[in-house]
Amino acid sequence: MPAQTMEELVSLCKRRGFIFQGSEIYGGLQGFYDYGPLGVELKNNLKASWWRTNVYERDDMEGLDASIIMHRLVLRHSGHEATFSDPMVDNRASKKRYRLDHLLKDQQENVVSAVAQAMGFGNAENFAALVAALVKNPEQAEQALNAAAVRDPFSGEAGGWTAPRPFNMMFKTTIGPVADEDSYGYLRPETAQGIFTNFKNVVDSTSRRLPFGIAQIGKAFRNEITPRNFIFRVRELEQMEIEFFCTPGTDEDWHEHWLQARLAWWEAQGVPRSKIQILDVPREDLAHYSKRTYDLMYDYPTLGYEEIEGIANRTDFDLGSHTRAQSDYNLSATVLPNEDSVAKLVIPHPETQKPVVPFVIEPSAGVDRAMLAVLSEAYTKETLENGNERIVLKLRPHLAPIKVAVIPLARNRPEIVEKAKAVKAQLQALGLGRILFEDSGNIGKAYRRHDEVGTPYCVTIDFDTIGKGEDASLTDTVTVRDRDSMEQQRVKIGELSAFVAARLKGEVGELVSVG
Ligand SMILES: Nc1ncnc2c1ncn2[C@@H]1O[C@H](COP(=O)(O)OP(=O)(O)OP(=O)(O)O)[C@@H](O)[C@H]1O
Repeated sequence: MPAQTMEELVSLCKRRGFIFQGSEIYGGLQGFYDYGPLGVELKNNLKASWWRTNVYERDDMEGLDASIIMHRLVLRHSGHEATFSDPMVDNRASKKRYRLDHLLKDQQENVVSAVAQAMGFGNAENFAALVAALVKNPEQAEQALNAAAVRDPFSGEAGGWTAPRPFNMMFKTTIGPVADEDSYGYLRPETAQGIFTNFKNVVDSTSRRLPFGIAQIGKAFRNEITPRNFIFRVRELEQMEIEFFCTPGTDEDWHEHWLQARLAWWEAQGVPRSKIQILDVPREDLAHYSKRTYDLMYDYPTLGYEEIEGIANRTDFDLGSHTRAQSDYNLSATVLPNEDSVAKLVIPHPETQKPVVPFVIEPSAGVDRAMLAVLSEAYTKETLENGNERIVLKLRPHLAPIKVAVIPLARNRPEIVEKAKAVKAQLQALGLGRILFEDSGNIGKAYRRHDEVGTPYCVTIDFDTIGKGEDASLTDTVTVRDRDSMEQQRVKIGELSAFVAARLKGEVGELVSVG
């Protein structure tokens, strides 16, 4: 069974070195997290799996790694300067600041209904429209929030609300030694913009024709008003994004294609289809660039269904916004005039060969939210036959931070230690990920630790291995313990690499089943 609460995951992540609070020794920095020794391995494995599936295993994709700090004109023409904001409201008494929609979601139903009625809505069924109305009419909204006795989640007191106002979530930074009006840039709020601004570079350097996509994994920054729920909502996040460029008119089919492709990928990471709901985002909730968006909603422990990935049809909005000579291309999206760009972001139409601004389908997944889902699905609490409880992380082998732990049974026996080191080196040479030489002592404790961090196999080198046991036929064999079944089996060292490789690659064995 997967994790039941977020606390279980937070506690495991800290205890075993997956995730730590950022800047912890100075009191921590809200919305920032550091990935520890095991977290970085799991994260790298997850990103590698995404890259493998979306770049290497397809014939219509290229990769990119664009810079994080971007020219302010990029974020101006993308629409982010004007619209990348969340509604914010302050409480005068507690001096706390909230994202308006989060604040309302934390209220009793009758309080939200009272707000809705004060704003002229019959009920609060259309939540997004209600939030939009509150932002649009700040004075009326202030009265409504106070009259409906909306409570401050921090103090528990009703009232004290200011009028809501939009808060732009982009981080600004100065560039170069002179901090004047013009020398600032933005930390990108999504990796996507680096793909759009490099569209021409990629087309020119690869000779790609439609349809094709560009994939990118990287950090993005959002000054979230209320970062919360561990790594679910952070201010420094990582995204795995694809911008898939296609001929106008084929966009809806490609949208469906990517929806199915992405669901299959999640399943292969151990996040079953049954735990994901597809939200066809209502029109009034769509981002400024989107014609249609499917949000994949995963059933997180404690939180319930929340977005893990968005798959948006961004039409020709982005390339159309960033291109020079906009009026030449019969754009379908409404874009602001662009006198700044020096590039025509067009490609020959596959049939007419005339230059066209392609449509874009964007599957955009958060690495941090993916980590949380994968950890949650793998987390398993079992009661053993002897009544003891064990926690085991049933990660798919390709995601496991440590693939095999090689354990010398006696730390003070040089022959055993040497043999264990040789076996470690032999397995490491397979190139399948981290193989750990584990000589921390007690074998029972080592098994328990490796169960908890999801190590698929523990290999033990003992007296029999070095020919000093009771059974001479066991010389040059080791014990291999399977994480999920806890069964142990003797394997010849000469056959160990093939044995382990077949299982880690999922060709043999049970470890691919999860939860
Ligand atoms: N603050 C954040 N912390 C962690 N991951 C995030 C955050 N914001 C976005 N993501 C991830 O990036 C993906 C694509 O970003 P997108 O702009 O679609 O998110 P969003 O709709 O703003 O998310 P939300 O509605 O939860 O704020 C999301 O599906 C999510 O996985």
